[in-house]
Amino acid sequence: MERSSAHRTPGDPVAGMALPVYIVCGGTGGHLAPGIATAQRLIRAGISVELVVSEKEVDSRLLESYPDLNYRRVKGAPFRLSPKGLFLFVLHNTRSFISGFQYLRKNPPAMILAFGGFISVSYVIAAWLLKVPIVLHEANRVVGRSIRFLSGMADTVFLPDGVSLAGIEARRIRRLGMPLREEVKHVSKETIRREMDIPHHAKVLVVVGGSQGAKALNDWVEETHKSLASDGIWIILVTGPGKNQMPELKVLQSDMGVDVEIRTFAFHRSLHELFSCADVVLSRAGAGTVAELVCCLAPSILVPFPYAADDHQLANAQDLERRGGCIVIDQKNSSNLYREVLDLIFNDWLLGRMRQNLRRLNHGDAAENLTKQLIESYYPGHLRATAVENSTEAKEAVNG
Ligand SMILES: CC(=O)N[C@H]1[C@@H](OP(=O)(O)OP(=O)(O)OC[C@H]2O[C@@H](n3ccc(=O)[nH]c3=O)[C@H](O)[C@@H]2O)O[C@H](CO)[C@@H](O)[C@@H]1O
Repeated sequence: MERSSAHRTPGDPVAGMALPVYIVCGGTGGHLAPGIATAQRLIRAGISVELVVSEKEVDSRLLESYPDLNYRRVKGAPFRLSPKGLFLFVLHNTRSFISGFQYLRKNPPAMILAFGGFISVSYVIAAWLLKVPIVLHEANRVVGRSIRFLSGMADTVFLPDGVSLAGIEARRIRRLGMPLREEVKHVSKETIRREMDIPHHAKVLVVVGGSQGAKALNDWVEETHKSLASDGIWIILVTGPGKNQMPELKVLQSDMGVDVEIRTFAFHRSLHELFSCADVVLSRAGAGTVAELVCCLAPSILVPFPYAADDHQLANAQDLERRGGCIVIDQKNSSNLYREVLDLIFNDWLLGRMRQNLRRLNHGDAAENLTKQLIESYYPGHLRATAVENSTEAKEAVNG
């Protein structure tokens, strides 16, 4: 990994202590989840980590499952062109820049790793001024504004295969997929359905709108669930915090007189279990969700968020569709959604082909790979040996 000569050797122990890594990753589940994933692996390798997250509810919800992780919250605001939006952007980001600068100067890390989003900006600029090495990670098929803006300050920018970033020397770009949290794994459908008390022969549709929910998908379920239930389709809906309109459990009868359940969650701690139990997932196309669908071998219908910056969700979804892992529907055509769901969920041959394609897309553990590269670059000498050794031992312990 590139490192500017002005930087000190970052992982060198100070008074016998290894410097920590700061991971700036809050604001959405799509930024926070890969931050947690990388933190899990670094901690396992004996390196201390502090996450920098936002004050948003979605960050709190996701972090509830990781009580042992250290994190500090910062206030931030996304860039908006309205006078109020611009005012809040400048106010909050200036404040978090000042507090970030003071904090980084007092507690220097070995390096700072940022996953993009508005809270990255203040901390990365502060790190750059203090000559702290900077590593950026972009998971979407179109590079986000923050990463584009900050990339000139970074030693290394990790991008998905085939995604380009203008104005950056090729030697500073590395290729990597989305780091997934340790527990995010494909679980056998039989096992998970037994645990969730869902009959093994039932057709199950899981609907999820990303970490903050999607009103359009929630409304679609509200309008369509009775027809889907008549067709014998179970629904598990994850609405997003504060967006639940449906009761937690609704039991209806199919046309064949069989009980069919519609289960609703505001937020779910183990989406990988829902993805593993689904016949079809209907979802937005955030980079994290797409990577988790691939990992869980879950065929999906993706309805990209139409207002995502530079239509990056459409690019994420189309990339998976080209590889035969999903079907993409434009939200403008959502009147076709019911028919598309029926056509896919009862087509066992196509579902099988999609699962085969998804299996082929599952290669390597991006979180392990990222951690290995960070350790090699920023924790030299004996510390690197210890870290890699710890990582191997811990992995062996996990794998039994
Ligand atoms: C509206 C918007 O701009 N969304 C962006 C945001 O998506 P968003 O925050 O929705 O993120 P993703 O779809 O990438 O990932 C969601 C993450 O949250 C987790 N999760 C979600 C719901 C839940 O109930 N429980 C839970 O744990 C998922 O397991 C996953 O790890 O960041 C992504 C990654 O940069 C972008 O691609 C998306 O375009």
